[in-house]
Amino acid sequence: MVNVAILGYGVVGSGVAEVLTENNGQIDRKAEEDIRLKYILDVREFPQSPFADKFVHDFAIIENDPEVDVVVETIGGARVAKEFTERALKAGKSVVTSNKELVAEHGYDLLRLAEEHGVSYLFEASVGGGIPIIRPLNQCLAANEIEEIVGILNGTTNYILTRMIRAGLSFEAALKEAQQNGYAEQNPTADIEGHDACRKICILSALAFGRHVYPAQVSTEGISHITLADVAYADACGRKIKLLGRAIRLEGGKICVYVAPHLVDGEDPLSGVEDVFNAITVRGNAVGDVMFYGRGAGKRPTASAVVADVVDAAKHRKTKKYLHWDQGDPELVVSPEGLESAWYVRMNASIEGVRAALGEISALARPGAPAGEVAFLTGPMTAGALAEKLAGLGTPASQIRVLDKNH
Ligand SMILES: NC(=O)C1=CN([C@@H]2O[C@H](COP(=O)(O)OP(=O)(O)OC[C@H]3O[C@@H](n4cnc5c(N)ncnc54)[C@H](OP(=O)(O)O)[C@@H]3O)[C@@H](O)[C@H]2O)C=CC1
Ligand SMILES: N[C@@H](CC=O)C(=O)O
Repeated sequence: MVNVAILGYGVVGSGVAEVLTENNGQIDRKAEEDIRLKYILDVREFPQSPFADKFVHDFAIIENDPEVDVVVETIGGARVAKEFTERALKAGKSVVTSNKELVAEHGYDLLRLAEEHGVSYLFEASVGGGIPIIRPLNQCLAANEIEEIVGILNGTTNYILTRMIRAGLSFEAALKEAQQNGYAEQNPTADIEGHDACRKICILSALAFGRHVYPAQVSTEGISHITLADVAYADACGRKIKLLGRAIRLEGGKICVYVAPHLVDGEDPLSGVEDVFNAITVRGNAVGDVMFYGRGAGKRPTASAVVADVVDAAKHRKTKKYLHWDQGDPELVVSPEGLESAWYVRMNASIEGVRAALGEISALARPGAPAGEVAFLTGPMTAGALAEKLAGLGTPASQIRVLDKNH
């Protein structure tokens, strides 16, 4: 018998309780053990919950119960979640989490702590919600040198962009829907400003390149400045705007890691990823491109990944299952400043002035554009070169990188 305790009965934690209970027979068969939910820790009471008899409010009960083998941490954040995770690992319990903030900030230390105490620290749900990506990257692609990872890593922002494009909703209205669906973080700024995607690309980079990558090392830009005008111009050139996390192995061993909105070509499979779905392309030097796709947020998809880790932790109680990467290196990660690409620009200027400054460009049109507004696609150049060329014309209202996977 394997006893499980869930910390935090919110969107994900309640989904974990549901899936563990509903799919109990299948889960036990896969784990080759009986897996039972013993406790749920939350600050609130849930008298109407079918699991009302399992609630406790003191973590020490779980920590001191030798029958608890696996702790599921779905509280979120990097404070109390960190304390409970450390205490659980030190008490010899495996910990499974969906908390990407904690893994991105403290994954190296927590993985070491888990190893020291002979238990597992697993976090399949921390990237891509229900999409299997951590295990495939760590195991199935283990034979490859990873050359690039690029993906839509945040369900909330992809949902917002899709609703703006498909239904013409304002940014605010689309965000409200995402929150009602349980996709957004407690503070949705983390989604909108790209911090959530940043945490996820940090975790994928650490697994792919073998060293902890801290969010502070990663240039991060969100989507709060994207307008319906940009969406319309992107559409006019057969592209979609997507918030992407990207990690590229450079010659000499450094990695370029960043998060930013991109214009993605209509032919690229990433452009067709809509709603709460996420997709991640990984390029290995042996396998080529591999793509992972599925629901990137939400109660049951995320619970699916958490429960898979519970099964894995249960199966590895004796043999142990360790994920591993080395400590971070301040010199490892470089910004995308040196990365050349085409750019989409919207600004107030004359198209003649733009042509004189930039040479060949593709001018874009949209219905209802105000007088004086121009939008265009440039040839390949760095962000610095673009800023230099546009310096005499004014500041762009919007400037978005065009995705070119061959950079
Ligand atoms: N929602 C999603 O789709 C996904 C979320 N995640 C991650 O999973 C984690 C959980 O997210 P989510 O379920 O959405 O968050 P929620 O806010 O819905 O759930 C967190 C729960 O933990 C409770 N809690 C807060 N502090 C404590 C405490 N000290 N002790 C016990 N319980 C506490 C909260 O109570 P209260 O509400 O009263 O504060 C709430 O019930 C986060 O790290 C998130 O980033 C990952 C993938 C997808
Ligand atoms: N807020 C996150 C939840 C899943 O990680 C998202 O929208 O992707």
